[in-house]
Amino acid sequence: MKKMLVFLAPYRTYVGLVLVLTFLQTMSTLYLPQLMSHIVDHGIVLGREHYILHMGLWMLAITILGGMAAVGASYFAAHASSGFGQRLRSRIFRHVEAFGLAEFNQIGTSSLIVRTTNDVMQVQQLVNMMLRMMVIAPLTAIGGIAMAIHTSPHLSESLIIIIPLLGLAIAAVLGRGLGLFRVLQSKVDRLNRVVRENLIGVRVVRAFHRESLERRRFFDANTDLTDTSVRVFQLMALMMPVVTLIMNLATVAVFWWGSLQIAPRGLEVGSLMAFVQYIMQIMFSVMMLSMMAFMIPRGEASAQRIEEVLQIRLAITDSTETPLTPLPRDWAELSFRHVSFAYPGAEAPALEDISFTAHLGQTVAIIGGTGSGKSTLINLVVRFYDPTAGTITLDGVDIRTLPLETLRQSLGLVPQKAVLFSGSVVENIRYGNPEASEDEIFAALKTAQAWEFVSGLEGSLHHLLDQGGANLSGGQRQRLAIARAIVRHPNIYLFDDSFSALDYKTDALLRRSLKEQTQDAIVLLVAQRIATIVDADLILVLDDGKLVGQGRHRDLLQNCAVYREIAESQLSPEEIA
Ligand SMILES: Nc1ncnc2c1ncn2[C@@H]1O[C@H](COP(=O)(O)OP(=O)(O)OP(=O)(O)O)[C@@H](O)[C@H]1O
Repeated sequence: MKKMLVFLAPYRTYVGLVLVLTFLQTMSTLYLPQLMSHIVDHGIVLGREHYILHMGLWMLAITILGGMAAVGASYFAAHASSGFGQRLRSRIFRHVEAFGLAEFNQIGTSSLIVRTTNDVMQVQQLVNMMLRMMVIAPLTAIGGIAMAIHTSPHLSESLIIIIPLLGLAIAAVLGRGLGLFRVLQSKVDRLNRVVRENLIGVRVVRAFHRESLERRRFFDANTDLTDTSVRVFQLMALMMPVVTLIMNLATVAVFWWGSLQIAPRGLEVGSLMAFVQYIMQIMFSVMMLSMMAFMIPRGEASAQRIEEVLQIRLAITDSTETPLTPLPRDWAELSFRHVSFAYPGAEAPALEDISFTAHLGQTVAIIGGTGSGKSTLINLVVRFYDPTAGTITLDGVDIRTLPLETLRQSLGLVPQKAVLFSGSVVENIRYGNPEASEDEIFAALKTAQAWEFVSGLEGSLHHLLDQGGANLSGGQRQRLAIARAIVRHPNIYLFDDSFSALDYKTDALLRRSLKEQTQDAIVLLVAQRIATIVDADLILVLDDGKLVGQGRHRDLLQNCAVYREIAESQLSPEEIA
């Protein structure tokens, strides 16, 4: 939590104002009982009307000033804590933006959302409360004790019993609650995860008619969260009556004991009334301190969860060795040299000792059974992960030494599952290249075999897509994702099984027009269909993470058993022969 206070630094003027105004507010609160006791003892008892009026006006002025200070302090505290929250959220967002896939897997998307929103809110509330109470509570407690002793040293002895009693009662309640806060936040995570999965997987839920299962999952997570919240609030609710009871008992006891002192010790009525008010103020401040003790662990639990995110060291770090310049168009080759990779925590490597070289203008196809490591190979080129052994080079330069921006600007990735954003078709294509002209977009759509359907959409290029492109077919989404990569004019095209949603005819047309566009680039193409890759310049055959064959279609049919098996399952004997 302490580390996070740096986010409050830009608001130090506001924080200073809060402290000063809160100090003034507390002083006015401490001063009022004194004035009241003067009114009673020197005004009411002696019947001095003028004095009562004079002191009454003085009390009114102090009250108004104290009130204004309180309003001002709340205003500046709200400003400072909201700004703190905004900066903290931005910091998390920027940090998470740099995450590789390994880091996302570590925390989980749902939990990241809760930590960026709900947890930040908890810490923000704590900061707001601390700014106000941090001054009021100790100052009122210490000032109240001093004023109580000043008013009646003898009666003040009662504080020796009252304060520890109150402290013990509060500690007993709090002791039970502290562990619950972290649990509470993890329950919020769980609910968020269930809702998210249900919404994202809505088609599967409906198609498999699993609404009742999802309802039950939601119900369980919701009830679980409610139960924990109820336990937390029960504890908080218990604290108020306990404290109020002790405060009332203490007031009655002080009045009783004080009234016995009036005659023998000459205690004045006004002083007794002032003393009781100080006792109340002291007890209120103890209550505030205990509220802080209650809120701090809750905020601390959230702060720790945020810290966990901020502490994550990125497995992929950006290189500062090379200047940030685009890759030259005439670069020549992409090489894998003895590359191996294992996912964090996985026992077996997903890729083992992969070596190959792709030259400019070549299409390199990657084929293999499910789980053989095809997508992993693509992920390594993008640097979503770094190899655990070996190197990937561009013209002999290790890609880890290139700035990420240089590397990624030179790539055009079409992922296995097309991801589109809400917005128009043209906005989605420009995501690949914000500078692209309408002509370039048009050309990219034509190459991606997407123009035909886009021109038929209402508003054509400016047709609005639903979130995730939900109002398009899988093949249409895939073609827009391909156009988005093409408009980037990348040095390396990465098609991760991107043609699987296309029919054979579109697949063939797309590859033909793409071939013309990619003479000055390298195309890495993951495919399931032999027909998609027969013309590739180099085919890599993966089996269980190992490169079991590389060459052209004809050679592999002769030399690679795994490739031949795949080919035989898809092609007729005549096609193979
Ligand atoms: N994030 C991950 N964490 C741990 N293991 C993973 C992760 N992603 C993939 N794997 C494992 O790595 C291996 C290779 O996966 P990869 O996705 O590269 O296969 P693939 O050949 O692309 O499969 P498919 O054709 O089904 O898409 C698999 O055994 C898979 O279980």
